[in-house]
Amino acid sequence: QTAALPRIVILATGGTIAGAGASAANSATYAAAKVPVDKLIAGLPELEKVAQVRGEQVFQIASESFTNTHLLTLARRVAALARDPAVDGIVVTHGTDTLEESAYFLHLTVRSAKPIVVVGSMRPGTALSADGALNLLGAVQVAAQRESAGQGVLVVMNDEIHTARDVSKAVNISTAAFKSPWGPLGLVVEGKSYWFRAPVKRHTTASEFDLDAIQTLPTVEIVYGYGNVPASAYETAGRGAVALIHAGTGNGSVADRIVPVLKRLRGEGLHIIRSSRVDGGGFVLRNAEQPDDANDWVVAHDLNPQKARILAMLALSRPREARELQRIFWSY
Ligand SMILES: NC(=O)C[C@H](N)C(=O)O
Repeated sequence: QTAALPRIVILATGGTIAGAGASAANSATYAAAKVPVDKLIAGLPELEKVAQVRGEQVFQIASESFTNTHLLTLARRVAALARDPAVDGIVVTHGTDTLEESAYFLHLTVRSAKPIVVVGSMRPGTALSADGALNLLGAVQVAAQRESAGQGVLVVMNDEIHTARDVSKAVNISTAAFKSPWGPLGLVVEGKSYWFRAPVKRHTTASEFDLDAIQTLPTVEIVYGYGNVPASAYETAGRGAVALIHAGTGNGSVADRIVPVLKRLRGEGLHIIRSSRVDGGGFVLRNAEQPDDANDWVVAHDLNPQKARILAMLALSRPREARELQRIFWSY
């Protein structure tokens, strides 16, 4: 029977799902990225009934320490596994802090219809009511199911199936930590998944981004907007960057005194991308708040600033005009 089960590789990168604390009462105080993937798998015998699972340790880090180099290494490894005819699906274990960034990066770069699921946990495995084991089982269950193919990269947390594009960490002290502003795609309950919707934006097999053509990612910086934000924040962040993400207030609004600064930076060649700091539903409209056509700026639409950075880095891995960059922001 085992021979007929799907072959799933668990690629481990660290995070709290591989964390360990001093006592069972430590749900929030612990060290991330301690437990090797083979030990995680050995501690979860239920996996054997779902898939033929093998583990591979890519990194052992907390996700706040992810760099662009880690993103490229991870994506190249996932892409290589996805091309392997002996692999049916891939699960990536990841810290939750930047999980939404890596998942979106994979969603945009791995040209495969095979199920790819990213998973993390909020409590270390040593804590009471640890959530990692059930999350990992759910992720493998989703990766092992045929319905998950072609849906782009998925994030499974707390029984919910999310698209990598929309999901973000919305709460940092609860196991119900991940939310998508437009809702999850489905649920996984006792091993069975229930789907409600599918992603409509371009991803994976329909992506125009080619990992093989990208050696390094260009610098895209984020500046957080707030009352009294100084012009120097934009000027400093813009130096050496190809684009600046304005994590703006409300509808990506820009303070009067900052507008001429951003216009000047655009004139010097820097792309200005307006996004919103509004959590869980920031939605920036083109030419509302600011005349983006006249300014030659771009809007991030509903992508949060950190996801906008991921898309902008890929889009600007070669030079593009603002109009072309905007097309990409509408499409992905
Ligand atoms: N819950 C977590 O995984 C948080 C941890 N700091 C990480 O992102 O690696």
